[in-house]
Amino acid sequence: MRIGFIGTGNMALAIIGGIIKNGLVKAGDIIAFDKSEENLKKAVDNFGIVGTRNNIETVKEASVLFLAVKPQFYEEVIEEIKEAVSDSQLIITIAPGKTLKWLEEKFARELKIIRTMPNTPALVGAGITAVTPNKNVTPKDLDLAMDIFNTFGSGEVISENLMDAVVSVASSSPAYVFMMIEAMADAAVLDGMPRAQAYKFAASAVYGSAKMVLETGKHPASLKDMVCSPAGTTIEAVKVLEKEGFRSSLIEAMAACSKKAREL
Ligand SMILES: NC(=O)C1=CN([C@@H]2O[C@H](COP(=O)(O)OP(=O)(O)OC[C@H]3O[C@@H](n4cnc5c(N)ncnc54)[C@H](O)[C@@H]3O)[C@@H](O)[C@H]2O)C=CC1
Ligand SMILES: O=C(O)[C@@H]1CCC=N1
Repeated sequence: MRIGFIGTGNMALAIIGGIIKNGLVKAGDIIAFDKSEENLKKAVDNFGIVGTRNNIETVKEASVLFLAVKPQFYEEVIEEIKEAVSDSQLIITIAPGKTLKWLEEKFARELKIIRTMPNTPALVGAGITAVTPNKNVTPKDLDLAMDIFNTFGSGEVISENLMDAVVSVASSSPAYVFMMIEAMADAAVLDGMPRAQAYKFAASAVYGSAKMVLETGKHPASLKDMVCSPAGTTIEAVKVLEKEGFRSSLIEAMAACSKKAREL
């Protein structure tokens, strides 16, 4: 299996890093082209993958092809590669807003297309990828694709109409979580903690809390209640967070995010 990438920006690098770390394919079996020489060089130098001279060369040599450009460039890239792709190839898309119907219309051919939505924690093997195959993808193709997604976290097949929700809850959300970690660390620094130690404590608390949700199966509210001692410290913080609109800010932000995904 040779895995090709059109575009080696942030998301492609996170996926490539995850795949190589897991060892599913060797770095030499990952091929890519990026129209930015600098970005392609970064991918080749950092991961030892093979850079090609153009997108067509990548398409011709890959059995699985990731379209890893911004949604705004999808149309231009599809126009460029549509004659070169083959019907035995698996085409994997990672752009918000680009529906299977839109993709099939642009390729104007019967092809195997898998629409996905990954996230950057893929880089450390902790990604989650939402997956919707089109009708030409066989169960065997889907198994192969899931093996790839599972190398950098976990893959989950979902109904296509939930893709915009996935963008906001899993693909964009690392940004809000990083902002929260940064703010938590700032507060610890305010209380006198050295900066590096503050990031370690804040990130570890977020990591451990996420693990508790995933592993205990308990309702998040019940886990929150376990932390709030009567007349204790936590409930003082919860009172302020409620007053400042912590939860409604998140809900409003995520609604704006999925609205934007629908518009792309
Ligand atoms: N960054 C993230 O956290 C996530 C990104 N995505 C999606 O992944 C895709 C890529 O996003 P990023 O990696 O963040 O963007 P990016 O801007 O970091 O990377 C895109 C790369 O595509 C290259 N490119 C543009 N036109 C090209 C062409 N015609 N041929 C070859 N290369 C070309 C650019 O030079 C750039 O290196 C987007 O569709 C984005 O919505 C999805 C989930 C998460
Ligand atoms: O911000 C973006 O548009 C991309 C899609 C999901 C995460 N990053």
